[in-house]
Order: sequence, then structure tokens, then C-alpha cells
Amino acid sequence: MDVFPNLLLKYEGWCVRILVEVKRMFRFQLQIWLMIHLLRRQVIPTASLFKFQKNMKLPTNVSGCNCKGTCVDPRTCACAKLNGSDFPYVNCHGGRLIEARAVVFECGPGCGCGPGCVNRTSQRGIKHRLEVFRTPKKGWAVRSWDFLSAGAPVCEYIGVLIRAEDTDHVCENNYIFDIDCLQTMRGLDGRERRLGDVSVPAINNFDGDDQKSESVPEFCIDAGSTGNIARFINHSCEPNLFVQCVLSSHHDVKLARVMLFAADNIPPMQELTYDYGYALDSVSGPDGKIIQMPCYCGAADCRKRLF
Ligand SMILES: C[S@@+](CC[C@H](N)C(=O)[O-])C[C@H]1O[C@@H](n2cnc3c(N)ncnc32)[C@H](O)[C@@H]1O
Repeated sequence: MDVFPNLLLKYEGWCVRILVEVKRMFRFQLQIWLMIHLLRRQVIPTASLFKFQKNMKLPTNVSGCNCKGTCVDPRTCACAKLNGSDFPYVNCHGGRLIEARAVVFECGPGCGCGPGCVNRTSQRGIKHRLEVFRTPKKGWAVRSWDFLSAGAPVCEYIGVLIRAEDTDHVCENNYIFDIDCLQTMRGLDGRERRLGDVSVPAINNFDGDDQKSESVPEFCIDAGSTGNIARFINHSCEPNLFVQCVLSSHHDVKLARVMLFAADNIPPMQELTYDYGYALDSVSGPDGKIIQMPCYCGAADCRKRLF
């Protein structure tokens, strides 16, 4: 008489076990599907970490402001003072850069304020859904699934921080970004033309005109082997992003962080581009001969060459 309830119990046990197994398999499959989907579409939601070349001496951290929580008063915040007694960001939608500057001084590890401070806007990683896609003539490119409003931080240019002299022997690396805040500011087809007057702070021997002729980058970011989505962003002669040098932990402009911000309101799925800022005939090969590269940005005022 007891056999029947025992069988029922056993059957129930099997059912539960099967259900648990199916659930586990489903979860595993879902994970694999998500991974394949992300890899295929290359939607990369977060920024990767910076790496440094061996033997690279990094500048010491500066002591920052004494604010608490979030910085609000530009008259008392030491970091705001470095930005001309103003905050470079407006506190909306996680921070928007008001205007392009030679350098933005953000709050850093030496500051009293917390991670929610508006003057740490560029330090919060990628906030928009960016996608790498294939173009017919320019290889890979980047677009956003989300609307980007003017001044929104898009991503940092991440890679291995190296000395510029160590790239001289490197041929065929399309992913090297020279850290040159003056060039970024005053580049041939750069932001200056688009944005008119910009502030160049007189600090740390970085006072614009005097340095103009000496502007030779000492360091660069090599995203050839390690990088993030920024390495896939193409050049345009009429870009919708701009490069902004940012200092947060130290004040060495030669080693500034390189951030890309939206220059305009950018509708979803529009290719994201910035001005690489090359001067024409400025790139030569190992034999010393000038190399030219055609530009396929398609802008009405395209220079027809990247360099
Ligand atoms: C930083 S990578 C950008 C991502 C690259 N398209 C890829 O497939 O990896 C720079 C290289 O992309 C190509 N590129 C970028 N912008 C271009 C443009 N406007 N016209 C032609 N080629 C471009 C050039 O080969 C350039 O050296």
C-alpha cells in the first residue's frame, strides 16, 4: 500500500531535479547567447583600464579641493579655481561639458568631494550604448544607440601610455593617439575653428601661444594591442565629437587623459567621429618618404586626405 506514495515522491523528486537542471542550462545558454550577441554587435558598455609602459615614471598626485560631497561653490573649490573659478560641467544628466577648454581640471583622488561630484564627469565610464559597425571604406566605425546631447562625455581614449619616441619604429599602427593638448586645441581643422574663443589657463608652463611652436608630444596612447571602443572611432573633417584633455589626479599636461565629448546633439545611429588633426604631409614612412592617406569622411568640406 505504501509503494504508491513512495513512487509519487520519487517522481516529484525527479521532476524538481529536471526542472533545476533545465533552469541551470537555460541560464547558461542565456549567458552564452548574451556573450555571442555582445561580441557580434560589439556593444561595449564599460571603459577598460589604462596600462603604462614599463619604466614609465608617473607624476605624483596633487592635493585637491577640500569640498565635501559634491563641489558647488566655485569661489571656495580649489579645482574650480584652476578652471578660471568656474565648473567646466553643468550638472544635468550626469554632467555636460559647457564648452571646450585647453584643459579641464577635474577633482581627483586628493579631493575631499565624493564620486558623485559633477567635477568628476569624465571619470564615470561609458554611459551610452556604443556599437562598433563595419563601413564600406573606412573599416570599423562607432555609433551610439542612444541620443547624445552636446557636451556629453562619450568615452576616454584608452590604451598603453608610451613615450612618443618609442613609436618611431612602429609602422602600420593606426591606433596611436599623441597627447598634445595644444595641437588638439589649435589643430588645423580642430575645435578652435568650430568653437571660437576658448580659455587657455596659464598654468604649469602651459600658456598657449608661447608653446605653440614647441608643441611636440612627449607621450602617446597606443591602443594597438590594448584599448577600448575609442580606437574604432574614425576621423571626419566635419566631426560630431571633440577631443578634450582632462587632468584629475596630477597636473602634468603632457600626460593628460584624452576624452571625447559630443560636439553637437547627435541622433542615434549616426557615426561618431572626431578630427584626427593631422597636418597634410606630416607623416612619413621608414624610408623618410611622405605618406598620404585618402579621407573618406564624406563631409562637404572634406580635405580629401587624412594626412
Ligand atoms: C583609430 S583607427 C579607426 C578605426 C578603423 N577604421 C578600424 O577599422 O580599426 C584609424 C584608421 O581608420 C581609418 N580611417 C579613419 N578615418 C578615416 C577616414 N575618414 N577616411 C579613411 N580612413 C579612415 C584609417 O585607416 C586610420 O588609420
